[in-house]
Amino acid sequence: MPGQAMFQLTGASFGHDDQLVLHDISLEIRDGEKVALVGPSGAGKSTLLSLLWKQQPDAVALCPQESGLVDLLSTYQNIYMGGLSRFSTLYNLINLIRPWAARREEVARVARTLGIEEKLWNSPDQLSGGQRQRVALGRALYRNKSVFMGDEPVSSLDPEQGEQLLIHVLQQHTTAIVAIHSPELAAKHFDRIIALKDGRIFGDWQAAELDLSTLETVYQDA
Ligand SMILES: Nc1ncnc2c1ncn2[C@@H]1O[C@H](COP(=O)(O)OP(=O)(O)OP(=O)(O)O)[C@@H](O)[C@H]1O
Repeated sequence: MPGQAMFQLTGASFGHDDQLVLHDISLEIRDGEKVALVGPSGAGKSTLLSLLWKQQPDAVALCPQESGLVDLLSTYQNIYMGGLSRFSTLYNLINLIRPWAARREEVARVARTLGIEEKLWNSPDQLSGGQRQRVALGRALYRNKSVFMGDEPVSSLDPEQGEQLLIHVLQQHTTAIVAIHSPELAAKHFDRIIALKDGRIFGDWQAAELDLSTLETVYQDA
């Protein structure tokens, strides 16, 4: 059962460079909810996610659309960066340069789950788009938070692998808010679906009450 409110917006409007993108958004997301954000490209999903993330950045494992991976570093180091706040600066420096066995095994376990363990010592610019996306997911998983926010976190993966990893990510976090393009995945794996259209909330449903044809209307005339 969902618990206390974790993220709240009341009549929020928000824009970029004087252009209003989100209009009069009111919503509450509670601890324990798994929420999919759906809607056409440009509807405002990423903007809404970043607004929610700013309410509690330290509590959230964020997997943004622009992965923000550092090509000068290895996959190991990029994933390890997700856990920087868990350890002291000195400990982090040592582990980034010459990983201790325990940390190396921890990061390797995350990479193994994502199917990129053999790429642990490659840099992201030597990886495919789907592999890069898995490194970004690994970095979010290694943050070890109870809340996950993802912006199309499995969009570059093949459908089967994307679904498996989405299931894994949802299992690893108590609360999740994920912008996702696939209405099928949204309806199958999330408790609640919030649809955005033209910067406004078009619908906010419990997944169990929703049929796919209703969800598809979000994309009509977009
Ligand atoms: N940094 C920015 N500066 C200016 N405009 C922006 C910026 N980020 C987004 N926008 C604009 O805000 C609107 C909403 O964009 P947003 O990325 O939130 O939509 P989205 O639903 O996540 O789209 P997509 O599914 O394509 O990722 C778009 O018109 C976009 O051009």
